[in-house]
Amino acid sequence: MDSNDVSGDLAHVLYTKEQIQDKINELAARIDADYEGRDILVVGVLKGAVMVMADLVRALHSHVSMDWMAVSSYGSGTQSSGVVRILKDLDTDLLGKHVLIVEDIIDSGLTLSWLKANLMSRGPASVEICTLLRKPAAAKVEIDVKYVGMEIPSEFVVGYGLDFDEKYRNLDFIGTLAPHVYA
Ligand SMILES: O=P(O)(O)OC[C@H]1O[C@H](OP(=O)(O)OP(=O)(O)O)[C@H](O)[C@@H]1O
Ligand code: HPA
Ligand SMILES: [Mg+2]
Repeated sequence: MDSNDVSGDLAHVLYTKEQIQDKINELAARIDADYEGRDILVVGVLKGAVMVMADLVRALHSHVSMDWMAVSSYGSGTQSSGVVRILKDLDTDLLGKHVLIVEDIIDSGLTLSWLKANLMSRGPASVEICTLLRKPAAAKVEIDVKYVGMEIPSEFVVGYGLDFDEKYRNLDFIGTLAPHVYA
């Protein structure tokens, strides 16, 4: 059994490794075109965005610096608590920088709406958001998101950085979790 064989825990595969890579290449091409000639400070939101971040920055041709922030609003459940905590702040001063926040998923939107406002208050030249997945029907707040990979239904998904109780982040595909796993 290889490390990606957790088929008994999954209901179905939403996006394969190849579909994810195609989408990331598309997002990178749009970002390169939009930021032509400008340096980008790419901010990955730990831990979920690690895979998107690693693949996205390698697909970009723009000059990038990378920094990381860790925030948490989920704990070990499948519902956002709505309370965002900073677990690790940025090392970089944002003054005058073009900041691109990279996320794996926007679900209720509570994490990103809080994070965008927080980073905007630090004097950057611009703040945009790139997320691989978004659940439009789950939104509890409006956020302006410039780069969205795929819109998905309001089901709990895992893989490619996304966890349930810290598991399944290492899957190279994205799938839905079988209800028996979290019931
Ligand atoms: O739109 P929302 O409802 O706020 O949910 C999205 C956020 O929740 C997840 O992170 P989590 O807080 O679980 O931490 P993790 O990235 O370490 O898994 C995900 O990576 C996003 O950051
Ligand atoms: O569907 C999800 N899966 C994993 N983590 C999440 N964080 C918000 N939504 C999700
Ligand atoms: Mg999580």
